[in-house]
Amino acid sequence: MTLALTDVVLTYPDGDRTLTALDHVSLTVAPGEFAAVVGPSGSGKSSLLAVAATLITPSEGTVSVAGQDVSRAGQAARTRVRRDHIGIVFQQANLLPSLTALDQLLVMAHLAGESPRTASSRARELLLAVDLGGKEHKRPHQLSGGERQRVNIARALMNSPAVLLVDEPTSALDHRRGEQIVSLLADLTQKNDLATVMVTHDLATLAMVDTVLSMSDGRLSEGAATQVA
Ligand SMILES: Nc1ncnc2c1ncn2[C@@H]1O[C@H](COP(=O)(O)OP(=O)(O)OP(=O)(O)O)[C@@H](O)[C@H]1O
Repeated sequence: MTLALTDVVLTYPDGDRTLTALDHVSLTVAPGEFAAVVGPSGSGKSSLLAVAATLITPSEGTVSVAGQDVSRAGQAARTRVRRDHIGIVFQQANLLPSLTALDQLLVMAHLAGESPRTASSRARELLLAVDLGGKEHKRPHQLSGGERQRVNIARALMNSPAVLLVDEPTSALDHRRGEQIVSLLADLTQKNDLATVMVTHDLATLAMVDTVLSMSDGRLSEGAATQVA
């Protein structure tokens, strides 16, 4: 399994009590599988993504990414696993205002110590894959919201990740552009054999995913929730 969370518990201090954000959560996502997580505000969806991204270490349970158990790994090892195997798409594109679409991707490769020539051809291929051919030299303010989100997705794929974690990719987009982005994610998941987890409030897009999971009070279950905030 490319991504496996087993019996994960995550608590946060809450005054003189503790708040259980993830309550014995287990999740497996196979290569080429597109899973969506829905659930009300505060139910633990972002916490789940943060644990899967190795950004937070859970209090209990194990997290395995691309066959490596990272739950008890130190900071350096977790950073390495994240850099080598995980792509993260945040809700807002967080692009650097002065850089072109191509350079947004090349920065990632530069940080990873990749040669500019290999990186440049890979970045161009990815921009084509997200349908931004011809827009490589546009800066964020010259792109639409949907196009910026496509750059964001292409950037997350620069390290050829095994796991793609996506937080509310459609929240800043209208319905049609939102559907196009989720359809693109489904396509990229298949073509690149990604294990993709997407947190979403957008129930209209669930027809495009393989697995729907619901979070409620820190618990995860299969199937769409009847009520999503
Ligand atoms: N750093 C933190 N410290 C303390 N409590 C936190 C922290 N982060 C989240 N929480 C709490 O953990 C619970 C789960 O939060 P989380 O952000 O994972 O929910 P969510 O489902 O992503 O919500 P939303 O849809 O509003 O983004 C909430 O009760 C929240 O208040």
